Amino acid sequence: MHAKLALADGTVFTGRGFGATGETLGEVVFNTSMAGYQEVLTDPSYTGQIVTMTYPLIGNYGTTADDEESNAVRVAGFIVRELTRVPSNFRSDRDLDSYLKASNVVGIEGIDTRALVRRLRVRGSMNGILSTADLDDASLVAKARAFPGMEGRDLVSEVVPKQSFKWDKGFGTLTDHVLPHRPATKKVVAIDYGMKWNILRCLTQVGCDVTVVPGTASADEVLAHNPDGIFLSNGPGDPAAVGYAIDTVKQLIPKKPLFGICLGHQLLGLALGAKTFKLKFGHRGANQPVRNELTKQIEITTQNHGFAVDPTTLPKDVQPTHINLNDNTLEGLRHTTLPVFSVQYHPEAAAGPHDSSYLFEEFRKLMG
Ligand SMILES: NC(=O)CC[C@H](N)C(=O)O
Repeated sequence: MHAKLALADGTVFTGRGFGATGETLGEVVFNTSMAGYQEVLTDPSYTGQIVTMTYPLIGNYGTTADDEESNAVRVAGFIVRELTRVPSNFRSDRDLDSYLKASNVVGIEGIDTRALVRRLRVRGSMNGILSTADLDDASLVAKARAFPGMEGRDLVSEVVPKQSFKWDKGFGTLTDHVLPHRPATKKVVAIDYGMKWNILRCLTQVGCDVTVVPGTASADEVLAHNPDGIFLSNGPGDPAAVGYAIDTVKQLIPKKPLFGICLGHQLLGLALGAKTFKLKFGHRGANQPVRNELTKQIEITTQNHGFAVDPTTLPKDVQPTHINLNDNTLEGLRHTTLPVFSVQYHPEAAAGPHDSSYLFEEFRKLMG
């Protein structure tokens, strides 16, 4: 079955459809991970985005319920150079094609993903449309141009859980060595803006008794749980568009130890008075080098973000702690007098290296 990908700049790629049929719009972004496609597909931070993998062969180890990072496939569409139709892996319970069909997500294979990624790198992330229905180039390009894009859109409210819940699962046998397994002695409220589940596994593993609350919760609702610390999760869209969350974080900052990841880091930055901006093509992959400015050690990190906190706008009592070595953008901050810190990258990996898992232990220590 023919499928087409059209970009807002007028470029059209023709390939073969897989997964669901139909038409889907989104911001087209690329991910440089060699593995971890199922974690990418189910990461709620990709809401509203069509993701292309730079690695040329995708699907070879299938999919498994154990590798879900949320309860649904979240990407708007999926692009690969070559799809493996017959996976080989003892953990796999479904091939990628059937997995995307069951999730009603459109995929395209057989296009020149190198040409696509070079275009996105030169011109920046662009809106696009992926279709197996309408195959008329001019009509597709017009639809891509009419799509509103990411800036100014609150996508968090589309992915927050409907109600609070308890989480109590740590690591499985495959990852148990990554962090020490400690008894649950610290009460943590995790504010869910579209959280990856491996963050919850990491918090639980290091001894947090975790209650998850929706990202729309008020400061009073969070504090009513009387937590020892508060975690701010990752999530989709433009951080500056989520005013209600920034207000809540502002109220929480003076009250409790806080740890933020990705969108949580951006919301913390905004609540502290800094500004965010959109990166040209973002950081998405499992090989992003970051320098810890406190220890001068280099961490290879997993990342997925299109926005960043502008370090020149940080107030005096906020210190940059981590820097991305590819483009020198800010990857972490901490308050100099309050127990508050955050990172732009993903210390929970899923998938990716475990260099930064120490941050979960630091959060536990910060809670006393
Ligand atoms: N993974 C995330 O939390 C992403 C944060 C934000 N949506 C961005 O793209 O920058």
